[in-house]
Amino acid sequence: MTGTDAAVHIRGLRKLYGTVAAVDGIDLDIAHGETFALLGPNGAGKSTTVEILEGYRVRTEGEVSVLGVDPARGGLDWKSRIGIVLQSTGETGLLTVTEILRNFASLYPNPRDIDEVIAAVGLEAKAKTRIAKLSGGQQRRVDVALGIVGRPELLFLDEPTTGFDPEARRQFWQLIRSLKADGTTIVLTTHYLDEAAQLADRAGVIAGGRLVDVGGIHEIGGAEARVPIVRWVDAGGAPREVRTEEPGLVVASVVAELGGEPAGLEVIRPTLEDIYLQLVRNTAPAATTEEAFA
Ligand SMILES: Nc1ncnc2c1ncn2[C@@H]1O[C@H](COP(=O)(O)OP(=O)(O)OP(=O)(O)O)[C@@H](O)[C@H]1O
Repeated sequence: MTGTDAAVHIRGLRKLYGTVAAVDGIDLDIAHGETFALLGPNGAGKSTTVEILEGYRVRTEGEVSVLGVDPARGGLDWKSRIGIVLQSTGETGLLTVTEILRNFASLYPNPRDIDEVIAAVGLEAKAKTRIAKLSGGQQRRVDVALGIVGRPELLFLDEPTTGFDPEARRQFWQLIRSLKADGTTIVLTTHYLDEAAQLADRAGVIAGGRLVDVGGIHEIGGAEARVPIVRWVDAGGAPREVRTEEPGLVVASVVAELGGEPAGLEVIRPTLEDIYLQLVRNTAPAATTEEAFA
């Protein structure tokens, strides 16, 4: 993928705050139509990177192109092709859900139908309610609705489901899948690794301002990190653990050896969260690692 055919193209990106490098040399391409998850502990540099891509923050160094345009020079035309769901929008809430969406929609050349957007985020029953009267999770759904009403080609989602109940998260995932099916490119930052595993095609892990791994969502961290683990307690009462590609065979041999059901038997397939934690522990500088597990 080259800079010209990528939806997002980043080379040598750095952002300094004083002498501190919040982003310290990132290279990344995101293809059109791809859903890309940016993962990393608190303070790793995710929001800084995304805000540079959105044109909200000025970079110190490097080359950045978003939908073929340098975000530092993106005009209204470019902005109308992008949807943004920030960590918190800070809408004060005198308007109703329908009113605020109508206002936002009027800013875009080809907006989505407002009623469809309200239905997509599951707020039909609250369409005429003022934002201030909505629960935190419902307000978050309004943020998501505002991000998609302009029919963006590229959607940035910064921790979109914080405050959602489990049912709302699943509804939101369905919405993202339908946006993806329509060809929308999505850049997602999230601390919910199950969310990244559900939605993303690829992921990048940022720690200490650097991209420490990038790859397919089912490949990141390498094959070794995904080898299943069999755990049981042996005849002497000692815990045992084997990493194996053939957990069934290991279980069968343990059963044969013990002459019956092994105590404490578990077969564990490392989740994206396990793999992510291992990656961040192995690569982050001490301060960032502490922050990650504080
Ligand atoms: N305006 C600022 N001035 C100075 N330092 C900043 C500023 N914004 C962010 N930083 C620092 O840059 C680093 C990266 O912050 P950033 O917000 O990009 O992290 P993040 O990965 O998005 O974290 P989180 O998961 O908590 O949202 C942090 O050390 C943070 O303290």
